[in-house]
Amino acid sequence: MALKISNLSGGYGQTPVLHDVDFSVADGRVVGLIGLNGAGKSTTIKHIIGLLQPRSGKIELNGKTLAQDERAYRQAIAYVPETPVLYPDLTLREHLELTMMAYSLDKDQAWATLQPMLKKFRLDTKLDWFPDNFSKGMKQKVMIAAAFMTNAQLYIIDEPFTGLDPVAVHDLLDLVAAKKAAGASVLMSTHVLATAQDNADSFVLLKDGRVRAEGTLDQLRVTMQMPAASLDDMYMAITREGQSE
Ligand SMILES: Nc1ncnc2c1ncn2[C@@H]1O[C@H](COP(=O)(O)OP(=O)(O)OP(=O)(O)O)[C@@H](O)[C@H]1O
Repeated sequence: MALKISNLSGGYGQTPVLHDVDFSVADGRVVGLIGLNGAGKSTTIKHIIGLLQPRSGKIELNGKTLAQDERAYRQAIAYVPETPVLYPDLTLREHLELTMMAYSLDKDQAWATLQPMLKKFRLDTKLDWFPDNFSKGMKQKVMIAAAFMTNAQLYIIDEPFTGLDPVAVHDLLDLVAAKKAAGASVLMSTHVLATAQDNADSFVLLKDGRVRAEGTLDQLRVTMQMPAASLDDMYMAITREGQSE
């Protein structure tokens, strides 16, 4: 089991946002983290990558918490944030080399892994450019290339599909499929439900900081008592729960 979240409650300062969140992402599985704006997806991710501390509950990667082995925990996760984080004074090459150092990668091997990705993303001729000046989609591609050149065991992608052109979405999904085939696990938070339905093995539906439903599409259909429903149908049904007519 790559990632296991047990009874996680947490949030910011004194404000609890997540309540008893419980789910896991097994090796070789792609899990979609789904929920309305403010449901707690990014907060869950911030807890997993160690930016926030659990108020209670536990997050384990390969059976170990961040506190038990911080370096191994951090190197086992590659994260693509919703908003690209780039240093204004570093070139693309320097950004990539920084990631290589952070993940203790062999430089030659890492550059060999990167070449086809950079070519696909049309970044191969821009190594000496400053990505802080790139367009939003190009910045996202830099973050994706940096994450996917690592040998992480868990890839976390926060809202990957909104700023990318359709070709780049395809390329990203190919990268996800390749990592999955190699046995890594992927957690992606997204509002693009049709793409999630087609590309994730299972789903965690968050509502108001709690897991409202979890499982494969078929399992969700049983839980929700909505045979043949799409992910979109079930999402809308969950959204309407508790609302007055
Ligand atoms: N830095 C912060 N300090 C305090 N509260 C925050 C902070 N960031 C988010 N929140 C609150 O936590 C709750 C969950 O927000 P979160 O960003 O996790 O939602 P989300 O599901 O990722 O939403 P979106 O789809 O809009 O990205 C919201 O009520 C939000 O206002």
